[in-house]
Amino acid sequence: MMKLKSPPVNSLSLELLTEFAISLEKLENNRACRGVIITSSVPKIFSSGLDITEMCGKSMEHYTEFWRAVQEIWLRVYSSSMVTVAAVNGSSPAGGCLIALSCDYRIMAENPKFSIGLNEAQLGIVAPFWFKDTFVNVVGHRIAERSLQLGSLHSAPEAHKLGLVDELVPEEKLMEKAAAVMAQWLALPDHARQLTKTMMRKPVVDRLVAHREEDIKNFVTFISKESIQKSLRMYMEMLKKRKS
Ligand SMILES: CC/C=C\C/C=C\CCC/C=C/CC(=O)SCCNC(=O)CCNC(=O)[C@H](O)C(C)(C)COP(=O)(O)OP(=O)(O)OC[C@H]1O[C@@H](n2cnc3c(N)ncnc32)[C@H](O)[C@@H]1OP(=O)(O)O
Repeated sequence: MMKLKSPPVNSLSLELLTEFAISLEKLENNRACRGVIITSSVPKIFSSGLDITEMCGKSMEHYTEFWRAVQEIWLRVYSSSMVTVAAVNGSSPAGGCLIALSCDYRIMAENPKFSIGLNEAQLGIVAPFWFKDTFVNVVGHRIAERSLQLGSLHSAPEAHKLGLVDELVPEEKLMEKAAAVMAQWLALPDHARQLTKTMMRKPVVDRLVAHREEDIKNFVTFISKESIQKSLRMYMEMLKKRKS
């Protein structure tokens, strides 16, 4: 099991992304480990997505390093040879949702206060093509398009209805259910499951691998624009105001 632990809200900072990638690599290289459940140890939050402070007021070099780390974590989770189950035990906007979408199966706590989705448009930013492709592969083109254009965050019941999560279970049963799903997936021979997974996911993975440097350049150019920086600053202020 891998538990995201970066209070208060599991924002995906460069440090957390780097630790996450190293832990995944260790598991991937351990032949005895055939599956991983990804969850959070922060109450009510799976992950608040990318750490917005990493994308605000920093240097081009920093944005480059940060975006490479974001790409890396997606590549590792999405193309993992292990069975990956997301036990979504709290809200999961944007980058948090991407991690869940990149797993093989998603189980969410059935709490209507928890929400999940790719809400980038609400921040005035655009989800890159590989976020979009991952989303389309889970929910289909029409639902993904509407949800992305509106930057929707869906309540747990709504997310289940849309197919964004596979199952809802009472909060106290989440880990038990995740373990049962893992056992079901691990009952199959690894090689057949792994080859099938690669067949389904390879085109999307290959697309980013082929355009990785271009994608970093696009990100750095986009995020450095003063209009985008202003949107992000306003969004952070809104988060702080909402609190007080
Ligand atoms: C042409 C295009 C080309 C290229 C484009 C390329 C790329 C652009 C796309 C980049 C992709 C970005 C994906 C992302 O992940 S962006 C992040 C989106 N995340 C969010 O919108 C979530 C925001 N947070 C919340 O909604 C709430 O915090 C949450 C529901 C998670 C928890 O609520 P709660 O009430 O429990 O806590 P808060 O009081 O709101 O938060 C506590 C403190 O944490 C700070 N915070 C929250 N989220 C983040 C974050 N994502 N990053 C950094 N900091 C965050 C919040 O401000 C509070 O701080 P303090 O006030 O305590 O200082």
